[in-house]
Amino acid sequence: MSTEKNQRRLEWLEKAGILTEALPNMRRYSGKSITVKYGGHAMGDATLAKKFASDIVLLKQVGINPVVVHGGGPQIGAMLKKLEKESEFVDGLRVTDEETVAIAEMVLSGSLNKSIVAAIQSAGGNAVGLSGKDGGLITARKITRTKKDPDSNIEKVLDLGFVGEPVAVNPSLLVNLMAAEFIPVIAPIGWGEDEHTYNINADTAAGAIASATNSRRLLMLTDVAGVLDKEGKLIREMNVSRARELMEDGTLSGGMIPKVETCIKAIEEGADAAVILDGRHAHAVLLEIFTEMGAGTLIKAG
Ligand SMILES: Nc1ncnc2c1ncn2[C@@H]1O[C@H](COP(=O)(O)OP(=O)(O)O)[C@@H](O)[C@H]1O
Ligand SMILES: CC(=O)N[C@@H](CCC(=O)OP(=O)(O)O)C(=O)O
Repeated sequence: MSTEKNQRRLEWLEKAGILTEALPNMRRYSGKSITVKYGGHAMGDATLAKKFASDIVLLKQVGINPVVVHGGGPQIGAMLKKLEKESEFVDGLRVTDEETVAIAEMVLSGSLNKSIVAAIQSAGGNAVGLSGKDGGLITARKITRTKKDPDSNIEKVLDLGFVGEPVAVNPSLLVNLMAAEFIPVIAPIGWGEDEHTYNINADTAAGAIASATNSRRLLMLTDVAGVLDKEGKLIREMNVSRARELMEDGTLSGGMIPKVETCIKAIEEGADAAVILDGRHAHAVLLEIFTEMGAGTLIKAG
């Protein structure tokens, strides 16, 4: 056989190998929902955004029901900067006053949500953009945080303003949309019983949506390799107790805290696994669902 033919044969075999690996996972997740959290940092690159949209469409085409929950922290930050407004973070959560919540809602459920919807439409899918306010999807309530004052050692309650957490998710709208072959794209904005709009961390919103839709998997796309240990080395896999240790010993900080907290909760509520995924890799979602070549940190029960 010529070298060229031999080379082609090897390529076919490799492709067939990938397909054989993918088929059992297609069967395993067929008819099930998978929640994908698309982080604001991961959205930055236009080529990757197109690949993300085509991955989501492909999941739908093979009979899986993807639900996209998106962030937009950097995009809210850019808008606040334009308006010369500062914002402060506590444990990865943006302290949100009345004006900031209006800006967050405008950015998240406005142009950002529609740009993801449009990308999915262009990739051949049928997407519907929603915020937690639509169809009573996410009812939120105000949260507070406590911090120990280093001088007095006394716990102080910090008011984060209109930062909310989901208290109830009504999945009926999502169930109907998925049954009608739509792909829901959700902005992390909630409505409170106190009739206030709440800014919800997108990781937390994704976790609540994942459990309300009985998602088999929760994928969190971000712009780092995954969870890094104290030496900065990627942790490829860990169980819930190790994840808790890393949170307690300070290895995790900032935006990684709500991410890992959400993964732990999703697993405790029945998901097979949750993954913090490197969204800088092309087709990160497909590779994670269908092959053994996932890029990131897999968190499992235990
Ligand atoms: N141990 C850790 N491993 C990886 N990232 C970490 C860790 N601790 C803190 N981080 C921070 O968490 C960030 C990811 O969270 P975030 O900025 O909220 O991303 P996203 O916009 O994708 O939700 C990383 O960019 C990194 O700065
Ligand atoms: C309360 C809170 O922090 N809300 C977030 C909502 C967006 C978000 O979480 O976006 P990423 O996933 O891109 O970080 C914020 O205002 O930035």
